[in-house]
Amino acid sequence: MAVEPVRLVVTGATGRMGEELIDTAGDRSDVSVVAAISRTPGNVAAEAAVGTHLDATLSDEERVDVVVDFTAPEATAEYAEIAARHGVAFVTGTTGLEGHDADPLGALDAASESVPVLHASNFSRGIAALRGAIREAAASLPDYDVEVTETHHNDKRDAPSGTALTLIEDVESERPDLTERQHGREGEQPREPGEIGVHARRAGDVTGEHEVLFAGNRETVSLSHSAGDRGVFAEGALDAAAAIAGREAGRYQFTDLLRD
Ligand SMILES: NC(=O)C1=CN([C@@H]2O[C@H](COP(=O)(O)OP(=O)(O)OC[C@H]3O[C@@H](n4cnc5c(N)ncnc54)[C@H](O)[C@@H]3O)[C@@H](O)[C@H]2O)C=CC1
Ligand SMILES: O=C(O)C1=N[C@H](C(=O)O)C[C@H](O)C1
Repeated sequence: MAVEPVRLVVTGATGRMGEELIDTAGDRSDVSVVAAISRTPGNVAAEAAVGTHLDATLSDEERVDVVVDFTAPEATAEYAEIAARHGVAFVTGTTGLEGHDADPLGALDAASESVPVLHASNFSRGIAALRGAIREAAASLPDYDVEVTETHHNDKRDAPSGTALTLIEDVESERPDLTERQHGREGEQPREPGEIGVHARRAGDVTGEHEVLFAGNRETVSLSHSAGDRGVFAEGALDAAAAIAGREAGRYQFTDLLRD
């Protein structure tokens, strides 16, 4: 018996990730993009309704299972509230949410009281695997210096990347002695104990690279990931959307859904 595809609305449809999601979903049978939302002009390569307002689209569509959102923090806050009001699950990969005036993290928590909500700073399976390795290295290498470096394309808004922040939290969870995030260095500034160095590079069209360096005891360990293209993130986000549809309200982790 054929299984009905999970019905998606993609926001930020003319953005880099929005385009990639629509393109990638077109090759899959487990998900179907029934509508696309774009506030900026551009061609949406979807055989789907194209709208400018999520609220109106969710009212018009017969059934939507999941909103998939890769936009900007203020849009994510707004879209999470709208999705929850319509009883639709919300999957978002938007980064730069921490400390933003629109309180997108509060909006995600509020939405999760009535619908399933998943936010991941990185939807690649490689980063999900790397996180386990980083926590293990951080626990096994006490007193080693830790430096995190990320590189992204020159259009990226937020720094450091959401992934870098997630990896730093993973290190910090095993190394409570590391209490200071040192963003770059300049002039006379020797390394202090308790620091994690954080370095953000922006250049050309680099999709996304992350490295966590552990150094001490006359050795270095470098754990790194490089995304070959945005399809890597799109596949993961669509896997998450397919897995979260129909679940109970609450906050979900990408790493948990991968194991289910
Ligand atoms: N979690 C993950 O795996 C990944 C996360 N990202 C994140 O996804 C987000 C989007 O990235 P890109 O697609 O490269 O950006 P982009 O700039 O190419 O596209 C952003 C889209 O959001 C829309 N948008 C921006 N502000 C808006 C607003 N206030 N209201 C409605 N729509 C709005 C724009 O019109 C555009 O279509 C960023 O936060 C980025 O860091 C990107 C790649 C992977
Ligand atoms: O903006 C991007 O491009 C990316 N953003 C995410 C982040 O901030 O970590 C994930 C990925 O590295 C690409």
